[in-house]
Amino acid sequence: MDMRNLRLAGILEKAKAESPLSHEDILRLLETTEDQFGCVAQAARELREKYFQNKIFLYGFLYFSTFCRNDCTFCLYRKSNSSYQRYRKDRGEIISAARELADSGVHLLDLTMGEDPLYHNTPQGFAELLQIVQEIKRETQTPMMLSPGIVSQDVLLKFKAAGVDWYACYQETHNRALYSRLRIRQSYDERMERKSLAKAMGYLIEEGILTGVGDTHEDIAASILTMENMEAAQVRVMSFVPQENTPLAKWKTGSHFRELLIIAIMRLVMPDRLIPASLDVDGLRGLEQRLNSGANVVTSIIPPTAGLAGVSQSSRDIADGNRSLEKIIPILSRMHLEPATRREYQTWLEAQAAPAVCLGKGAVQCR
Ligand SMILES: C[S@@+](CC[C@H](N)C(=O)[O-])C[C@H]1O[C@@H](n2cnc3c(N)ncnc32)[C@H](O)[C@@H]1O
Ligand SMILES: C[C@H](CCN)[C@@H](N)C(=O)O
Ligand code: SF4
Repeated sequence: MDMRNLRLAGILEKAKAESPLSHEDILRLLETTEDQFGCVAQAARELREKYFQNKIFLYGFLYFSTFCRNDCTFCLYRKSNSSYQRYRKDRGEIISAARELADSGVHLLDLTMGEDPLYHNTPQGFAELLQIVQEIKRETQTPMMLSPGIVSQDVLLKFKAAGVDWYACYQETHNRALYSRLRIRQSYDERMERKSLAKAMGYLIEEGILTGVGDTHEDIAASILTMENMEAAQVRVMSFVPQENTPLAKWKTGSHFRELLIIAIMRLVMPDRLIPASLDVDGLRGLEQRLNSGANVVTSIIPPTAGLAGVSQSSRDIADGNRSLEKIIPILSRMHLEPATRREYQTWLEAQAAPAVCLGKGAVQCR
């Protein structure tokens, strides 16, 4: 076995023994070629099994407003994209889609929006959304994630009190220069601070990065170690998918192998975290390879007839029902995987819940 493979084998043994991987170990793992990937993915699956057995969590995705005040260069829904036909679902549509997803058997409802000025710039905006969240919680008794972009401390406190479990707010990259080319005119520090504030309130945090968007191995290694240190309970990577009528429309992207490799490395570095296999990059046909890489959450499950969009694939596999449990579960079974029970997900959630730090000003609950 040549030196490169010897080094790789050593790192995988270290990961399987759950010894911390160094920055250099992660850089070496990022050099893994497709023909070497089998042993890396195998090690990742072994660690997933150690923490989650063969159980997979399933997340419903409800993108209820595609209006946004921001101009992220990678995003279809950026405010300057006047060619995209935006939508804003009303109370009834949001609640019925949430009910449909919950009835289909998902473990969590991920309520996502652009930074819609109607919500962000008017106090009644979030008050209305809070009532919707409270009704969904009452009706479905399903755990919830909120992906609203940057919201105030007051909004975070109110939604936590309403029973929202997660706050998702992806940094995309922890390289400040690259960040400023992606999330233009958005503060890097504010985005990081809002996540730690939410965590202090007792939210579970999801952190996410993009790959194939100008990131280097150094950038990815830095992000993985940052995600480990910030103790994000869920960590994701998505391949960048260029969008028409955006500044990065003509960006040259490669194969999505790098996403698979990063999923596996995240599992080796953070074996106990939730790691998504998003349907939103390669649709249903990309699910198996992401699960084979060590992911344990299927995300971006969207009901076919609710008129809801995806993010990086705004329409792929939605109307034909491919992003639904009846199509997902046979793939899991083929892989000797199975959906967790709702009780198993709830038990996992409760085992994570950190006590909220008293933030004064009527904090959520100070234990
Ligand atoms: C969840 S959605 C919208 C939520 C909220 N507006 C925000 O920006 O946090 C935003 C995320 O989707 C992902 N995303 C958006 N456009 C994408 C694209 N073209 N390719 C891959 N991922 C994309 C990015 O990681 C981004 O943080
Ligand atoms: C990026 C979205 C999630 C936002 N919290 C969704 N399309 C997904 O892939 O899970
Ligand atoms: S990623 Fe979010 S904040 Fe950025 S343009 Fe898209 S919807 Fe708006």
